[in-house]
Amino acid sequence: MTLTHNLGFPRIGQRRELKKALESFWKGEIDESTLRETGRALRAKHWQIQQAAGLDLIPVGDFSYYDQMLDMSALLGAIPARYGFAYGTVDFATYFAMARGDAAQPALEMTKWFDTNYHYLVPEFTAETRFQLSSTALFEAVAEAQALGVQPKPVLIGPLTYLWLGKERAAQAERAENHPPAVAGCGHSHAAPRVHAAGFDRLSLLDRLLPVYAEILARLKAQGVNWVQMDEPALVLDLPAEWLGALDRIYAALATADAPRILLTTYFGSVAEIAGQLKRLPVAGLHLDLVRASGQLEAFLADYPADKVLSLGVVDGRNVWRADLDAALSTLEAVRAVLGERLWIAPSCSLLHVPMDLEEESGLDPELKSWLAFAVQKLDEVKILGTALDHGRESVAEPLAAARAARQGRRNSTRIHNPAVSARVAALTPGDDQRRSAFPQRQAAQRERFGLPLFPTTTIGSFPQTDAIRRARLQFRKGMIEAAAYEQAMQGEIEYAVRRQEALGLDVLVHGEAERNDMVEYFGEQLEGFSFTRHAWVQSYGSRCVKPPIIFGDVSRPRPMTVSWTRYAQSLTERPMKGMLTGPVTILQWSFVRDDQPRAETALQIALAIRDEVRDLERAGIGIIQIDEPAYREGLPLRKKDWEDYLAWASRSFRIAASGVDDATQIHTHMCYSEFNDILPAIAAMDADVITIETSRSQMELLDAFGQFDYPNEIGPGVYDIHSPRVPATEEMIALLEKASRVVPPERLWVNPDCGLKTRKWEEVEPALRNMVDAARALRASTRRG
Ligand SMILES: Nc1nc2c(c(=O)[nH]1)N[C@@H](CNc1ccc(C(=O)N[C@@H](CCC(=O)N[C@@H](CCC(=O)N[C@@H](CCC(=O)O)C(=O)O)C(=O)O)C(=O)O)cc1)CN2
Ligand code: MET
Ligand SMILES: [Zn+2]
Repeated sequence: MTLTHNLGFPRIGQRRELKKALESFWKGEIDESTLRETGRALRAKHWQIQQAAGLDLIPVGDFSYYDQMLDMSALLGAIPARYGFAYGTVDFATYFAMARGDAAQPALEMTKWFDTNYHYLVPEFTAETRFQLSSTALFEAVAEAQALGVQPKPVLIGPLTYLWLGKERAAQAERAENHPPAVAGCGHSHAAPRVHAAGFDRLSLLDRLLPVYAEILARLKAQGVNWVQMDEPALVLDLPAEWLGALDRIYAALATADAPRILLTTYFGSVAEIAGQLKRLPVAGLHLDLVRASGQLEAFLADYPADKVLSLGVVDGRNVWRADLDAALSTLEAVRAVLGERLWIAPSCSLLHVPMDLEEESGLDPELKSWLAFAVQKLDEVKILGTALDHGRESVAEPLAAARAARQGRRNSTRIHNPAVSARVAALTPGDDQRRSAFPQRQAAQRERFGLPLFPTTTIGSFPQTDAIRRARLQFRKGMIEAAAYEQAMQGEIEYAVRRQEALGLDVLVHGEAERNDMVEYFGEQLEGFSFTRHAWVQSYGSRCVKPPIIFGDVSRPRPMTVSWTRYAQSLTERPMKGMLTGPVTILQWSFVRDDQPRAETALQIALAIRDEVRDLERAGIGIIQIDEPAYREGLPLRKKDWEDYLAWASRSFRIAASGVDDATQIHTHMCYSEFNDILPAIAAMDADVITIETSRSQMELLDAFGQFDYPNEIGPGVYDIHSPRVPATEEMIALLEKASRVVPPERLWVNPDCGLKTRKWEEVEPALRNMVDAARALRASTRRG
């Protein structure tokens, strides 16, 4: 029998039950045991779904109250000293303080999980970090599953990936946060080959880390666990040689008689280059992502060791299209002939990144629906493939035929092709992605037009999405209020935001995005070629979810999308009103994208739609237009060799969206979650007049790179961390701006928060922005132009 299994299941709940329970718990509306009960019920339900699908091994430990990396930090006891945890087990107070910050401490840093829109909490290490088993959640989940008759396969993030995704921090810096300096001497490890700014290399922590992993494995074995899934997605990255070298040491230490059998799981890319090394590891099996990297199979099939299983991920865990089962079977049958029952079948990666169940989408167009598979449907696909291998294709002739018909229907559907769109893309000329003049001329024209002060202040776009706003939208969607009433309510919100900004003394205003459910979904709903769902939520971080639109066909813009709201907002004020759009790369990256044409082609189509919107805004008298590209960095391929190609089409798409305007129209862009020190030339190549970036959490670290590279255009380094409820003091922001002024000439600096304010409350936003405006004024007073 061919073993079928799953790598991870969505945990937020079909109706976002976990989100709702978490947010109620944080507000003090429910107690800890009620939250835990919600978690337990969701785990049980999700295991039963997977068991009912007929899978042999079911992941356990993929559930999390916030994030799986944070869970690993709790399990391993990697709790930074500033959270005041000593020993024992990590309680909810400590766990959520690390996740979200509390009165005493800021949260751990949060960043993107590989090239996904999921965010993880970055493990933080000092030279003194010690590990110790500090959570029993995983063992309890295993017992829970066993009690329900489920064959659990616990999921752990492997030591290499866990350390790689973490960050060194100087012990002094950590202490300075809130604790008096410790008297202890400097315990830096100089054994590490690479010494970091923090004075040590986190790889040097491996010797302290491995015994805790071994202890976890031994405990699982004692519980009767046969297989453990060790996720090592970091192996698909460009890893330094000493990190790759550590792999042998890690698995020699862990794959012992005291541990369950280890399935070493890779996903999101190819590990063909290290196939030899992986095959020699003492683990009991390997998992490969054949959706992202089908070519890597060959490197493994040659001399695949007799003592290992090979799990092949042939069902796409990152996208929502129904699988090509015929093609998958052809691959699998060939491997089966070589490996026999050592071949396992699974989705390519955890299903965390797709919505839960397509059956819930009753409103979706039936034709489009027939092309799709969400997590529950993907499990069925895995099982059908397993059955076909064991009992022949005839045994599943019906589902195979249905899948074939759906794919053929999709390929031939007239709805996906729009000749006008392809013609327009084909007709693009080299000049279409260039502004009329170079930046210095534009800058002069814009200064003349807007006459802004030095250190102009602005915000990134959204203001708080209050309950009243969400309620009005829900009522409108349910037909409880008319379009006119909804419009009036949103205009009221826009007016409120404008008046508040005027009172605060901001220089460039925004309308506040009250009318948008999400910065990508909102545009998807208005563009042709996109479809959107009702319940297809995907976790973005913690309790926050998104409903990515589905791009199924050629993209075009039937009518203006933002012009009337923006014109209304501008009519309320004499100050410049910034038009607010989402850029082509971000719309692409945060949607489920068609897989029947290159991403670059789809990006160009979106770029043309946004270009039309930009021009319409300009025609409506909007002089400053921001085109957000927060996913620009996230879209960067995982391997360096693929960067150039991506950056060329991504920056061209942005320029096509932005370049249809006059010199005196000022184009802004915004990026957050951005470690882009290494792609600054490509950022400069976007040629935005102004870029706002996230810098406050890293204390302007990123800005140094902009200074060194001599970034030519204007920059707004974020001076206020909007992910925290904390209100930053004026002096703090002055200090950040002074630091910024030392690397970027003051006449090129803007003053703004790190990102939009939609997740905050007005009570937090108002004082923070007041302090920000005061900081800008103080800087103006102490700086002379030129
Ligand atoms: N797509 C995307 N990715 C992104 C970001 C982003 O803004 N968008 N920002 C960065 C951080 N990620 C974030 C992701 C989500 C949210 C966020 O606030 N999401 C909201 C949902 C937003 C939304 O779609 N809201 C809808 C639906 C609101 C809703 O929940 N309605 C209920 C009805 C009300 C009820 O019954 O309680 C329902 O439909 O069930 C609306 O406003 O209309 C949430 O989880 O709470 C914030 C940041 C990176 N990635
Ligand atoms: N304009 C958007 C906002 O302010 C940009 C967010 S970037 C994740 O919310
Ligand atoms: Zn942002």
